[in-house]
Order: sequence, then C-alpha cells, then structure tokens
Amino acid sequence: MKPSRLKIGPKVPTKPPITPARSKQALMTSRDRDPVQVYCRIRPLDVPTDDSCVTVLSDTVVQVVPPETSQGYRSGTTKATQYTFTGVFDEKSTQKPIFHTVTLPLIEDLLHGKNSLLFAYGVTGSGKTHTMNGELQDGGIIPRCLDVIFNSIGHFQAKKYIFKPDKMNSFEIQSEIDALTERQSEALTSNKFKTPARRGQENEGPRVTDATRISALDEDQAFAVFVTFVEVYNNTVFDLLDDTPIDPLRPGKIQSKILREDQHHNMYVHAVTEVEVKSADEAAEVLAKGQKRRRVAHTTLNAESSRSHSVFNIRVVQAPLDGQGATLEKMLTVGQLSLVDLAGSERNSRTKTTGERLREAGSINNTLMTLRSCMEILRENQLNGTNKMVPYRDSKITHLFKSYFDGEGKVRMIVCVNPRADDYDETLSVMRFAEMAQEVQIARAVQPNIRLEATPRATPAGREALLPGRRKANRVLTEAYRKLEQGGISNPQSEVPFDIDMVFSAARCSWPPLELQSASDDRLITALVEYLQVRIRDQQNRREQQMKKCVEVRTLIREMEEELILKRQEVLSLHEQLKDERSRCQTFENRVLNAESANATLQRHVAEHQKYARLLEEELKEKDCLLNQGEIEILNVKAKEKTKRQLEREKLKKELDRYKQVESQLQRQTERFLVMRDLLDAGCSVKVPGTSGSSESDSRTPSIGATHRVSDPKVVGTPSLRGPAVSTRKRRSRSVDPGKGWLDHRPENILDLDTVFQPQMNRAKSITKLVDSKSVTDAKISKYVLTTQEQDSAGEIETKLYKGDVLTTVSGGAQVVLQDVEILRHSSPNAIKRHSDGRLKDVHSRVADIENRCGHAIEGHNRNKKHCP
Ligand SMILES: Nc1ncnc2c1ncn2[C@@H]1O[C@H](COP(=O)(O)OP(=O)(O)OP(=O)(O)O)[C@@H](O)[C@H]1O
Repeated sequence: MKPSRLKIGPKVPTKPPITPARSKQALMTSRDRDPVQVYCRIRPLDVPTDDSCVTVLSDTVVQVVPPETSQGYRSGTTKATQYTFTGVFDEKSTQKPIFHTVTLPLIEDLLHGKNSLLFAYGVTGSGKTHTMNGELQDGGIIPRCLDVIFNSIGHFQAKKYIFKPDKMNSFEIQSEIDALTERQSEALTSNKFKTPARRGQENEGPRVTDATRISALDEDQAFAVFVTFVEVYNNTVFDLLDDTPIDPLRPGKIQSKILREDQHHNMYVHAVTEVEVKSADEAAEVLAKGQKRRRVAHTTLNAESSRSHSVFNIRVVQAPLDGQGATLEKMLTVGQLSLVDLAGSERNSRTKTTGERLREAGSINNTLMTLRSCMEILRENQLNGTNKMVPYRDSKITHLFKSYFDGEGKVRMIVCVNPRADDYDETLSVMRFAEMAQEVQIARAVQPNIRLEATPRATPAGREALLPGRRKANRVLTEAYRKLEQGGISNPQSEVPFDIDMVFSAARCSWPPLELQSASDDRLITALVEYLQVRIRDQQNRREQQMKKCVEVRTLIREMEEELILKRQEVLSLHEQLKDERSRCQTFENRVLNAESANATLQRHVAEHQKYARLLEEELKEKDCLLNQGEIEILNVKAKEKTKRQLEREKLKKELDRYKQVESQLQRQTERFLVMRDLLDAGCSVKVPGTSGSSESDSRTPSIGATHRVSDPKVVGTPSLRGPAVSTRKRRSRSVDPGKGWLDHRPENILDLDTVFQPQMNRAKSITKLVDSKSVTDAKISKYVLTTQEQDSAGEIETKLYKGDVLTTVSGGAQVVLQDVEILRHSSPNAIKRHSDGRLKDVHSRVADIENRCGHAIEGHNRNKKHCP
C-alpha cells in the first residue's frame, strides 16, 4: 500500500517564465556585460631538459616561440608571438592559487544563486584533468569547490529531501514529513552512497581538504547541494551517476540522455540523476563513483577518458526561513556551477589515428570547432550588432553551454598548455582561440535565479525580529567551533554536529530595559512582570504546541511503524520477485548469448557460402565463355562440314556420272551377254555382238578361228582380284569327264585360286587365246572348257567354267556346243567395306562397288544361264 503524504499548504505555482536570455543579450549595454575571463596554466615538462616553446613574460603575458620542428618554422615563420590573458600560471603554480584566483568568485556567486561556467581547454596531455580533478593529496578545482561550499553552508543546510528535484530542472519544497519518510526509506534501502566514515577506511588515504570558507552568506536561508555528473562521448550524453549496472557484454544498453530547455530557457540533461549531498566527502564520493563508472563505461565502449568531455554540475538550492525561523518559505533560489573538462584537441595527422579512434577524434574536433564558431559568431554579433544565428545545436557541449553564453553569469576558461616543442602547432591554435574567446561578452548576473516566489514576499529587512536570534546563535556556534579547532579538533563541524535550530529557538525577544531610574519606580517591575508573563504565556503556548506536536509525531511514528511492517513484507516479496526476475533475466541473457554465437556462426557460414558462390559464378562465367567459343567452333566446323559435304556431293555427282557411264557400258555388255545367251540357248557357237566379219545367220555357230572373250576383262582387272584366294583344303571337281582330251581355254589374267574343287582334265591342252583353229580341230580334243572370273557385290570371286563338246563339222572344221556351266565362288579377304548407312568407305571401294554391280548384272545373266542344258 502506498503511504499517504501529508502536504503542508497548497503547492506553490511556478513562477511565469522570466525574460528569455536571448532578448536579454540583445538589450544589454556593454556596462552590463563582462568578458569571458581566460586563464593560462602551463604545466611542467615531462623531461625538464626538453626544449620549451612557451615562456611566461608576466602575470598576464606568455610568449610562444616556434621550434625548428614546427610547421610555422618550416614555412619561414620564426617570429615569437605574445598572448595576453586574465591571468597566467607558470609551471611551478600549485592547485590552490589557481583555485582561489579562478574559482572562488564563482563559488561566491553560486552561493548567491547565480550561474557560472568554468571549462578547461587544451591539447591532449596538457593538464586539463589534472587541473579539474587533481589528486587526493592535492585536489583540483572540483573537490576544492565542494570543500568550500560545504565549509560555507555547513550550519545552514536544510534537512535532506526538503528540496526535491522536480525533473524539469527546478525544485520543489517538500513537507518535513515527506522528507522524513524519504530519509527513512533511504536508510532502509542499501543502494545509497556509503557514509564518509566507511569511505575513509576503503580508500588509499584521507583526502586533503581545502579549509576556505565564504562568510558573506545570507544566514536566514536554508541551503542544499545537488550534483550531477555527465559525459559527452561521440556527441552522445551519458549519465555517470545512474545506478543501473553496466553490462560489459552489451555496451549498447548504456542509456544515453537528451538535452532539454526549461521554462527559464536553461539547457539541462533530461532525467539525469541528481544527487543531494550533505558533505564535501559525500560529494567527493559521488564524484569518485562517477569517475569509476566512466572508466567501466569506457572499457565497454572502448574509449579512453581523454576521448570524452565531462560535465560536473553543482547546484545550490536555497529558500528563506519563515518568520519563526522553523519552516521554509516557498521561495527558491538556485545557483549553478558547471565544471567542464573538455577532451583534448589533437590533429589526426600527428597521432595517425584510424578506425574508432579516428571517429572519436572527429567527434571531439567537431565539438571544439563548434565551440570556436559559436564564440566567433557571438563576438561578431556583439561587435557589429548583427544577429547571426549561433550554431549551439551543432554539438551537445555547446548546446549545454547555450544557457551561459545567452544567459547571465560568469564564464571562465582555463587554457592548459604543455610547453613541449612537439605541441607547438596545436598550442598556437589553442592560444589564438583563447585570445578570441576573451572578446566574447557575457551578461552580468545582477539578481539571483529565483525559481519559486512566495506572494506576497517579505523582504529580509521586513521580517519579524526573531531572525537576529538565529544570527546570534550562528555567531555563538561559529565561535564555539573556532575554539574547538584551536583546541586541536581538525574538522569540528563533522566531529561535533549541531542543530542550529535548537539554538535559534531560544531567546526570541530581548529583555525590557532593566535599568532602575529611582527606588520608587515601579515601572521596571511592572514591565518585568509583563515581560515574564508574556514569556510564561509564550512558554505555555509552546509547551502546548510541543505537546500537540509530540502527539502528532507519536501518531505519525505509529502509523509509520505499521507502514514499515507492511513495507518490509512488501520488500520481502519484492526481493523474491526480483530473485525470480534475475534468474529469468540470466536465462534470457544466456539464450541471447547462445543466439548471438549461433548467429555469428551462421554469418560466418553465409560469408563462406557467398565466397563459394562467387567462385562458382566466376567458374560459370569461364565455362560460358568456353561454351561460346565451342559454339563458335561448332559453327565453323558445321560451315566446313557443309562445304565439305558440298564438295563430296559434287564428287559423288561426278562419280554418279561415271557410274552412269559404267552402267551404260554394263547395259551394253548385258546386251552382249543376252545375245550370247540366246546363242548358247540355240546351241550355236559363241558369237560376240559387234565382232567384225560375222553375219547374223552363222552367229550361232561361230568359227573356231574367231576371236571371242566370254569373261569381262574388267572383272578380272578389279583390284579385289589381286589378293590371294583363301583355301585350306583341295577338292576335286567331278564334273569333268577324265576319259577325253580337253581344250582348256584359260585367259592369261585368270587367277589360280587353287581351291579344293579343281576340274580334272586328262590330256588337256591349255591355251590362253583361241587364235588357231587347229587347236580345236585337233583329233585328240573332244571337250572344251572356257574359264572366266568375276567379283560380285560382296567381294566374292566367282569363277565360271563353260564346258562343251567339240564336234567336227561337215566341212572339216569344228564347233563347240556348250553343255554345262560350273560356278565356283570364293570369299575375298579384301571385301568391300561399307558404312552403317550403306555408303562405301573410300573411293576405291566405291569404284569397286560400281564394278561389282556390273558383275552382279553379269551374274544375274549367268544365273539365268544356269538353267541352260
Ligand atoms: N601542472 C602539472 N603538474 C604536474 N603534473 C601535471 C600537471 N599537469 C598535468 N600533469 C600530468 O600530466 C599528465 C597528463 O595530464 P592530464 O591527464 O591532466 O592531461 P589532459 O589535458 O586532461 O589530457 P586529455 O585531454 O588526454 O584528458 C598526467 O599524468 C598529469 O599528472
């Protein structure tokens, strides 16, 4: 259950916006403005014997001499340049004088509700962080500021949580009870900052504090101090006091912040963690915590401290006490001091930065360039009365600074310089900027920043006369502390804490004059009685009030205890829930890690596949090229083939013509064979058609003396007949009568086939040509055989034996009557070769083929002749 808050009085409405700062700047005369004060701090050289390019001429002037290694020297500039500043601190200057000169006036303004900005500017390693933070034993500007603030407001601090940030860059005043509730809940929760006592035990050594105190304070005010700590890295704002733990595995989780403008036109970091601090040690601890977080965040973001700008903001809130001096009036005054450590300017060419560092350097240089151009335009506007737009929004730092440049207050800059010769070029650029910055004017703050105003507001002078009591009590207390300090107690304020309100409530009004004028003067007694009666009444009233308050407080305490029990139970259950949530979170984180690693593996695979795909594509392209070449070659071959076929066709055509000629010859031969067959069928002697000197009537009984050839000489002359006939066994022909004399007519070109079947002829007489009739009329010859040879289409050799009887004629001659034909076939190993489609394989084969066909024709005739008797 949520506790109900007791509100004292209605909430005070916020004050309407004051005049915008911009218009203020425009309306200001030069008398209302102060220039930006620039101080120069020169750090000692790392190696004292090294060359220095900077010399301090006076408290305000430095001289920069170009060393031989500088760009200026190389381009012929050897002239020394002098620069004037508000103040110059040489190498031997310590932190204290710098703090006192530069910052103390700003703290005074802060305690009076005015704004100030102090920033350190310079090359990397020139001592900006050293100047702003310093060391534990010798603190820089920030810890010293905190010391002085708490030394000054120590006794006048309001109780914690009386002032509360309203998240809109302003504050509201809480009731005592609300503040008490928050204090108690803070005590219950453990995530708040440790007490100074514990801090002292853990750190390396005690912090050396600055004892300076500003006394010119309005003692009728109650004060509170709030701090924020942000950094601007790569132009993004991060909250360094945010309690959310940073996960080093997931740097993206670090929440960045945005800038906003409040109703008074002041820029602020929205939703930044603003911590109320009650002592300098507590504040220093907050600062240390922020710096630690900055280191963790940087490890996560892979950055270094010098690569970001840091802004430490101190806000002092104050409100006047009411006439009774007990509660606060609803009037707020807020002073702000921004302490900025800018990142070091550096030339990339010199550091040769790359990658992430180059991006950081780019961002830093952009910011510094924007700062320069903002100040240049401001100066130009102020000098020339122009109204050019100042590019504050170009970077986060200048956007934050806008409130100071366009508003009221003081702006101070410390230019840190490393005098080593290597830094000369950058130092020169820093010096020029610093010189220009001094010409920029900032509106002077006359009034404090009043944020809430009570109506009607009582002026301090017009307040009831009770307040001097508080002053008196303060004086007594200060004196007591002083005496304690003299007695050897180093920090009496923290050692002997004292509630000033207790002292303040005593001796509210002064006694009446106690001087007795005369013995009979009763007026003194009467006045004294009246005074004492008033005091007694007053005391009674107060006692009653006290009792009433006691009852109220008891009731409250009882309520709160009940609530506390409930809260504790709630906290326990929340703890349980938190535990569950944490374990769930852990599970999810593990899953995410697994998924991320799987994703990484997949991405690796994808990359490999892509690489393989690229290789395949290249291979494909190569193959495409080859294919194209192949196609071109195929086309060429086809063209050649076509030409070849054309030639072949022409050749075949010629061969066909030749074949036709052969065919016509064959035709003629066939005709001759037909005639011969007819003759043979008619039992006449052989008469070859076309033979000269033979008549039709005696063609059937040719004269023995006539020249005639039965076989085709072409057949005998074919190349296929030239090979030897294949024969392994001999066989004797039984067709020839061995008892009679034979005339064996065997032309010369007949191959002896030496086959198995051979005609057996007794007393045979062989002739190659029938030229002499006597060879037939010989009485011993009674039989005649004519041998011819041909080759058929399958390459077989066909041997024909035409047999007949020799008969003597009446006139004493002889005639042959053919009786029988014997045909012998032999397969030739030189048979004609053909393609699968029947075409002959070579020209010789084709010629042989044609010739064979002729042979076929003859064979056909012979077959017919077989049927002859
Ligand atoms: N005045 C000085 N006296 C002694 N040592 C100094 C002084 N100024 C700087 N140093 C030393 O020089 C080194 C660099 O200084 P520091 O870190 O302050 O430079 P920086 O300007 O902040 O650099 P960056 O811009 O990189 O943050 C530190 O070790 C610091 O202690």
